[in-house]
Amino acid sequence: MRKLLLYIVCFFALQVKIMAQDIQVQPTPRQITVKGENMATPVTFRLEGEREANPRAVKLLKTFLGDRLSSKGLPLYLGEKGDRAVQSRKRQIPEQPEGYYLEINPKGITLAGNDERGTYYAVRTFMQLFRDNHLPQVEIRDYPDVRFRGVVEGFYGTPWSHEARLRQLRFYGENKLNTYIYGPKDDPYHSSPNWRKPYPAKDAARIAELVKVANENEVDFVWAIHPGLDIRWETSDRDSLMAKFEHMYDLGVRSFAVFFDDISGEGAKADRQVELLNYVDDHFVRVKPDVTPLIVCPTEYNKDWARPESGYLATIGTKLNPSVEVMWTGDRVISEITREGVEWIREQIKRPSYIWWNFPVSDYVRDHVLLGEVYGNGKDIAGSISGFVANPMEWAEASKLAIYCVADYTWNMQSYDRSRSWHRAIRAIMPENAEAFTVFARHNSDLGENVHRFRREESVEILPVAERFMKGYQEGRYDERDFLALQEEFERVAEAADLLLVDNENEALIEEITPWLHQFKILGDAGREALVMLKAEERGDRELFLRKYNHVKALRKRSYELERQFNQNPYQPGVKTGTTVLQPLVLGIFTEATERFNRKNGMDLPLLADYLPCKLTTNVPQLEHLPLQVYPNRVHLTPLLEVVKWPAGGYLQLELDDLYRIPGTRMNFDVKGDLSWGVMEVSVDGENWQVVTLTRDARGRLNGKWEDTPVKFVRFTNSGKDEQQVYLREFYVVFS
Ligand SMILES: CC1=[NH+][C@H]2[C@@H](O1)O[C@H](CO)[C@@H](O)[C@@H]2O
Ligand SMILES: [Ca+2]
Repeated sequence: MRKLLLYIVCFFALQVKIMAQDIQVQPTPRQITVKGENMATPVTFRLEGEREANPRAVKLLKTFLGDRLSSKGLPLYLGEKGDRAVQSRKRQIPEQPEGYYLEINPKGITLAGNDERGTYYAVRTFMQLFRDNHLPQVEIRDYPDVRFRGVVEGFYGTPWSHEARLRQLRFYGENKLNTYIYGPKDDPYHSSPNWRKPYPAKDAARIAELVKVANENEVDFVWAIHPGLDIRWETSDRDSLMAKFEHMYDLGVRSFAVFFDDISGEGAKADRQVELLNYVDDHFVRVKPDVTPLIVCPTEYNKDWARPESGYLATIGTKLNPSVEVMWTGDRVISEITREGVEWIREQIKRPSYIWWNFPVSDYVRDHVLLGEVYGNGKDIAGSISGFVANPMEWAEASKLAIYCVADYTWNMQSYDRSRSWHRAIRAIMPENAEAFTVFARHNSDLGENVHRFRREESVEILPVAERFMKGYQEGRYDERDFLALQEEFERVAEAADLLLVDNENEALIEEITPWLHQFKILGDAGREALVMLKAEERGDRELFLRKYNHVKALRKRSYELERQFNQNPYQPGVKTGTTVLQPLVLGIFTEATERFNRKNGMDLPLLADYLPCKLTTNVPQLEHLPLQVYPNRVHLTPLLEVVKWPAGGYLQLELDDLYRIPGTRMNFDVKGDLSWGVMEVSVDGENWQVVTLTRDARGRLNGKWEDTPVKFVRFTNSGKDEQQVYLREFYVVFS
């Protein structure tokens, strides 16, 4: 008998478990208990508690239920701990901030928050559980791991549009993100030169609207100021900053941040920064009744840059008011956040850090879109951080993929599943063309070579097939199944591009990624045609081979044209797709097939020009992995967004692939002062150097040229005796 009973209990528990699994709520709740079979959705609901409950939650629920609301019907109890309507469930409600208790059963529904935001989140979860014809009988106890969760619009590049921001705020409401930090580097009223000035009327009205929509979605709209480029440590600038905060307060802003990142000189002094921050904290943030804790992004915002001898972090830790939140990007500018890392910084700043996670931001790899999974951050860091905000791409809609996953991760780290979250994000953003968007996102996730050396997985599924196939092809025998699998993948690439280009379920997203979709189509076509080339070469079918050879070269030319036409920015212009696996695969197949064809037919068909006729060597740490942009007759160094610490004797050297004259070279270090420490030299052999005369133009740029004997090497050296802190705004060499 006991055995039978045991079976029954296990069977039922298994059923419950299975049913709980197929209940999908974003972000993943802490605890879902299924209490029975699904129940028919009542025709009407009687709302209890609307006078006392969080008005935003009431509004959201009433809008959602619409005409299902009536004085008769299944009772729905809504409210926070302490409100009469949810009194009977008081003990069930979690104590954590933003926690909630949700219960659905045939006797009634309870949506009870530990605080007002918790009630709002209970409504959001209820909305996800709701089906027209049935409701699950569940009990949910839920609360977030991380206190402040969301996005910091803190990238360089075109700031998000007003409409994009409104869509973002609604997206955060749906995904239980509670923080949006406004800090676009290229907004002149956030940073220099106009941080001291109030916004013009039109912009002010937009900020006010953003604050309103943020509130409706239970999102703290944090307005950040970035004064460090030209701040003077006098009361006049302190008063300017206070006045600007008052101006923003009048627009409805109740959360504030001060960013001291990416600056050098006067503005970077810790004790001055702390003095200002404590003043603002004492005379503004803490005197206002309804302003949340001040947030600061320090100048030493990652471990790589932290210099114990500077005492910067020690000053922050010991002198900055304890209530001020301190942001941190991790061990490096762009890095995965680890338990060890957050515990280290917690020691330094004597408080939990407020993570500024630099992903999916792409302002240092602007020719890529980063649509891959969110992974690599510890699941055991919640105890040492107070916040976790993601810095996104300038492509707002495309950034939602990663933001959705960050919402899931920061709400419930232990149950976070990077792949499940990513697939759900795609279905949430592109429900109709989820399959096509999955194909596209799989092959647009890595960054390629970049100055921060931050990489992401890409084309994970097809990679082993591609590697095995190329190895087999070069060794003279490959598995036909691999050939077919690659053919199938390139077909799906081409299909996905076309389906997404005409998709109209999310036009704002399609508009952002259209350049990449055009490149993706070319990639799919080139891949299929390269495989036809391969077979034609094997069969000795010259005519077909030459046709496909010409087609692939034409596709490559089209691709270069797109690179020149779209996304022309001064940093990484152009449009890259599939750079880590598919592009090299197409190039590899094309090259191998053409070389075989040339050998067998005694011909010399040129290969695809994809080489870099230039090599960079340097002893300046921050320039070590600087990618180069190479054009037919110019080499550009990728400009850097951060301050470059250029040590005395530090040099940067370009080695060309042949001897060239240098009709022009230009450098812009954004330095107002003396530049005599910089010397440019050229050489034929890398041993004997001749100095190039540099002239400084009206915009402070250094220009030079070398028309004498052609040279192979160009180098620029800090020949002074002091470290120089400069911006690498522009550095290119024209050769002919
Ligand atoms: C804290 C911080 N400030 C900079 C830095 O991180 O790098 C990001 C990525 O380049 C950039 O977007 C941001 O403005
Ligand atoms: Ca209340």
